[in-house]
Amino acid sequence: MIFVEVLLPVPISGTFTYSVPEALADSIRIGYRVIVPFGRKKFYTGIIASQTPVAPQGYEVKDIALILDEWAVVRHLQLKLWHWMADYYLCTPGEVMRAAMPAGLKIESETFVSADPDYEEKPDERLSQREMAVMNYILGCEKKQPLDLIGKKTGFANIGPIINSLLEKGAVQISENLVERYRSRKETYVRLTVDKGDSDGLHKAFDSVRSGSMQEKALLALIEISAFMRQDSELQEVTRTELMERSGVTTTVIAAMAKKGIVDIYKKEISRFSYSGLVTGELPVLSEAQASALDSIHKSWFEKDITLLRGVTSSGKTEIYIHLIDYVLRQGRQALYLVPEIALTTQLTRRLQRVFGDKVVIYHSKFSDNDRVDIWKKLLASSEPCVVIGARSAVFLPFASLGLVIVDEEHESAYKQQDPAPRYNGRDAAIVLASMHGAKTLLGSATPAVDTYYKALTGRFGLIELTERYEGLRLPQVEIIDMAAARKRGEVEGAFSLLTRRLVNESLQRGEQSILFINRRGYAPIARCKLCGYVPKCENCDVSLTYHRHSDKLICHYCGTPYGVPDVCPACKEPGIEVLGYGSERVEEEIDSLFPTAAIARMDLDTTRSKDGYETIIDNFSKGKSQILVGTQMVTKGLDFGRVSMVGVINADSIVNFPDFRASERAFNMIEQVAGRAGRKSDNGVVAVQTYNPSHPLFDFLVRHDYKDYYQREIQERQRYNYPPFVRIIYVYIKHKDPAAVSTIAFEFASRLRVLLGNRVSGPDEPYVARIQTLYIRRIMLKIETQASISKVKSLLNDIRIEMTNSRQLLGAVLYYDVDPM
Ligand SMILES: Nc1ncnc2c1ncn2[C@@H]1O[C@H](COP(=O)(O)OP(=O)(O)OP(=O)(O)O)[C@@H](O)[C@H]1O
Ligand SMILES: [Zn+2]
Repeated sequence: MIFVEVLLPVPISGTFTYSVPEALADSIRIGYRVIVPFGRKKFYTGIIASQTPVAPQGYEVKDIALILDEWAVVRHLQLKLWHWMADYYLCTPGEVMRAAMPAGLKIESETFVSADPDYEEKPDERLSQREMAVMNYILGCEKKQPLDLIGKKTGFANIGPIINSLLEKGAVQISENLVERYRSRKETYVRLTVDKGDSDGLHKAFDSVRSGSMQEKALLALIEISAFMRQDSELQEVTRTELMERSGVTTTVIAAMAKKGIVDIYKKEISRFSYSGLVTGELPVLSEAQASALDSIHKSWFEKDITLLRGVTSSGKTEIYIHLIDYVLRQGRQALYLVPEIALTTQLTRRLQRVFGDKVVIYHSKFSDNDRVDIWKKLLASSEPCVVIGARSAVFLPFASLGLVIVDEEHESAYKQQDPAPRYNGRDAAIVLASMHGAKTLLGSATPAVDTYYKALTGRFGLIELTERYEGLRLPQVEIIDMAAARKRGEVEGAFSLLTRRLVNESLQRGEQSILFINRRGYAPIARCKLCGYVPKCENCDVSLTYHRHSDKLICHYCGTPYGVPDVCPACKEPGIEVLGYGSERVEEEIDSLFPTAAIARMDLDTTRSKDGYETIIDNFSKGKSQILVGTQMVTKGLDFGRVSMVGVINADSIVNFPDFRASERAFNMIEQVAGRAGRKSDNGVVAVQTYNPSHPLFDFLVRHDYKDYYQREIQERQRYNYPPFVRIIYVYIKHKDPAAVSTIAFEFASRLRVLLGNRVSGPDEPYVARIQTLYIRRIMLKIETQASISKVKSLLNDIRIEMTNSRQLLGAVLYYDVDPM
C-alpha cells in the first residue's frame, strides 16, 4: 500500500494523508490532481505533494477517489515555493494553493457525479434507501450532475457520505467538470475552395455569384485580404469577422457561399497570447550611462544574485531591462518581469512586444479564468524561452527554467497582498523563486524601499545607480505651495491654488499635458451635518463614508456598502448634510469647469473596473486625445508619457500624515514618483505640491530630488525607534463580533506572548480602522530580531493558539498574522 500527502485548498495547517488503491498505484505522481473525500460532506481537488510507504498511525486513512491528470499540473519548484510561503507568512499551504492556482484548475466541491453504466447491484451490497433515492435521481438526469446540486435536489444535506458509499459500491462515477469550465478560444476562418493560382477555378467561382451581389462583394474582399492574387505573398488566413468587416456582409451570406462550395468555413483554436503586431526584434541603443549600468549589473551578478538598480525617474531603466531579458532569452531561459500594478502592464507590453513579439506573456488578475488556465498550461507544456509580464500573482506560474527576475518599482506597497492569506510580498516571493531556479534578480526603482537600499549599502545586494535622466534632461522643478497662505491671499479656488491653475493653463497653451494626483477616489471623503456636526458612518465598519456623485451614494470604502444621502440629518432632523474635502471625481469636475475646452480623463478604481479600462484611458492620454489626467495613486508610477509637463499633487497632507512607521517613506516615494511623470521628453517639467504644512522636512528632500539625503534621515529614525530593516515586524490580528470579547482575547494573547518574548511584544492596540465588516479588530505587534528564526516564532504563536483554543478562549475569534506588513 502506498500513501500520499495531499495539499487541499483549505485553511488548515499541513497536508492530508490518503491511501492509494492498488489499481491506481502506478498512475500516481507528485503534482497530479486528485479528488479526495474530505470531512463528511465534501470532495475536494487536491495536489499530491509527496508519497510515502508508511501508514499514518492512530486513525483510519481514506482512499483517494480519482486521479485527474496524466501529467503534473504543478511543478516541483512551485510546490516548494508554496511551502516556503506558508512557512514564512504564517499561513497554510492550502491557502497558498488557493491563491496560486486559477480556479479552472482547482475545482473545490464542484465534483460531478454520474451513474456507472456497468453497475449491477450485488446481493451482499444492496443500496440503502437513501442511496436508492439518490441513485434514482441521478439515473433520471441526462447529464452528469454537480455534487452540490444532487444534495439540494434530493434533500440530503449531507450528500458526501452517500455518494462515497455509492462510489464504493461501484454505482456511480465522479469526475471533474474541467472540460466544461475551461474553454479554449476558437476562431472561425473562411478560405476559398480553389487553390492559389488556379485562375480557372476562380472564374468558376465568380460565375456562380450574381454581379453586384453581396456574395460577389465578399468574394472580392476575400481575394484581397487573403493575398490570393499576389505573387509576392503567401496565402493569408482570413477570419470570418475580418471578412465581414471588410465586405459588409453577414454570416448568412458567407454560409450561403459555403453551401455553394465557393468557400470553406473552418474553426481553429487560437492561442490567447498570439501577437500579430510589428516585431522589430531590435534592441534599443543604449546611452553611455545605460550601457555602463548594464555592464555593471552583469558584473555585479558574478558576486551577488540580487542587484538593485536605483535610477532616477526616466533614466531609462526599462531599456536596460530589455537588454537583460534579451540576454536570458538567448540562453534559452525564461524571464519574469513584475510590476506592482496592472495599469503598468499596458505600456510595458507594447514596448516589449515590439522587441520580443509573441515571446511576451502577460498574466494578472484582470484576466478571465480561462485565460489564466491557458497561460498556466502553456508554461507547463513547454520550457521555451519567454518573458512573463505580470502583477504579483505571476510568481505562481509554472516556470520551467527562470534565468532572470526583474522587480520594477520594487518599493511599491502594492506588491504586498493584504487580504486574504497568503499575505505575501510579491517582490520577496520573486526573490525566493529566483533563488530556487538559480536565476538572477534585478530590483529597480527611482526610490528604493528603505529596507532594500539598506541591504544594498550593507552589501547584501549589489548596487548600481543611474543619476541622470535619459538624454541628460533635468528632473522637474518642484514648487511647494503653502495653501494656508494662498487662501489668505484669496488665491484658492475650489481645490486649486492660483499657481496650480496657472501651470495647468500654461501647459495647455503649449499643447502639453498635465497629471493631477489626488489620493482619494469618489467625490468627497467626508459627509457631515453643518448644523450639529453629525458624521454618517458605515454600519459595518468604523469609518466615515465617501460621497460618490456619479451614483449619488455614500459608499464605505472598506466593505463597499452604499447608503442613500439622507435629506435631513438623522441626528438633528435638519437638512444640514453637506460633503467636504476632495476625491478624484470632484477634482475632475472642478478642473473641467475651469478648463472647459480641455479633454479630461480620470483614472481610479471606479473607472478601471473593466478589463480594458486602463488601456483605453492610457491610450487616449498617450495619443493626446485627453489633455488632463486626474487620478489616484494609479497615475503616480511607472507610466511613460512624453508630453506631460505639469504634475499637480492636490492634497499632499493626506499622504504625509498617516499613522504608520512607513508613512514618510510612502509619502516621499509617492510624490517623487508622480513628480517623475513630468518632463520626460523635454526640459520643462514642473510639479505643484499643495500642502497646509509646507515646513514638513520631506518637502525639502523632494524639492532637491535628494533620495540619499532623505534615506539617511529615514534610516536613522528606523534605527532609533527600532523598526525595519533593524527588526522584522509581525502583526497578530484578532477580530471578533463582540467588542468586549475582542479586548479580552487580544489582551490574553498578548500577555501569553509577553511571557515568552518579553518586550518584543507591544499592544494590543486598536488599528487605524478598528472595525471592518462588523468585526472589531485588535492588533499585537512583534518586533523580532532579523537574524532570529521565524519558524521558532511560528511555533510559539501556534502553541499559544492551540492552548487558547483548547481552553475555549478563542471562541468566535478570527486570528491571523501579517509578516512584514506594508
Ligand atoms: N536608449 C534609449 N533609446 C531611446 N529612448 C530611450 C532610451 N532610454 C530611455 N528612453 C526613453 O526615455 C523614456 C524614459 O525611460 P523609462 O520609461 O525606461 O524610464 P524609467 O527609468 O523606467 O523611469 P521610471 O522610474 O519613471 O519608470 C522612455 O520614453 C524611453 O523610451
Ligand atoms: Zn463598511
